[in-house]
Amino acid sequence: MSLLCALCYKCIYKVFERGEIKLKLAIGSDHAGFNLKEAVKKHLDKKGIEYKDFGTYSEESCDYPDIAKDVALAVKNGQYDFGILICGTGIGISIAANKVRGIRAALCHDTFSAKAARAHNNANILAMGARVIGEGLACEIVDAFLSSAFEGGRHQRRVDKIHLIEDEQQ
Ligand SMILES: O=C(CO)[C@H](O)[C@H](O)COP(=O)(O)O
Repeated sequence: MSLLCALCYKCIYKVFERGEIKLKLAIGSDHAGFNLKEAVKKHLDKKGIEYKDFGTYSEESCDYPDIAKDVALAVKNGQYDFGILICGTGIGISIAANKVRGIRAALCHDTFSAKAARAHNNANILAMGARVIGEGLACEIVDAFLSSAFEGGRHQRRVDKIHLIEDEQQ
């Protein structure tokens, strides 16, 4: 693969589709996101994408920060390439995940934002709201997120500045 192709998300996606890149995902939800998580898991199964489900495992009420923390730490520690987090709105679970240093969780309810979250923000977690979007769109958003690559350049400088804010809080 040429350097140019290495930076091009379309080429990355072709390689990924051919099975030459094996992604490992960490996925989690609260009770409100449980059913959408199950649908996203089925979608990932069809695509042969490996994941670990960090729960929750039923529609019984639970607290989204607990799941967000587990998934965010697993991604931050490098055990997984990306995370997918789902709650009712996607808001609480993304706020909680973003408290973990090094995590850039992006709440996306359209494919344009999902692509930009990777290309511009180098997001490492995709958050969605199960009470906001349906299964079909959610799966399209997952595909858009996973098939897009960080563009670096001016965006790297800005991402670095995000993490400087974290350092300044020490
Ligand atoms: O979207 C969420 C957080 O942002 C939660 O899923 C939502 O607040 C859960 O609400 P409830 O306990 O009433 O089911």
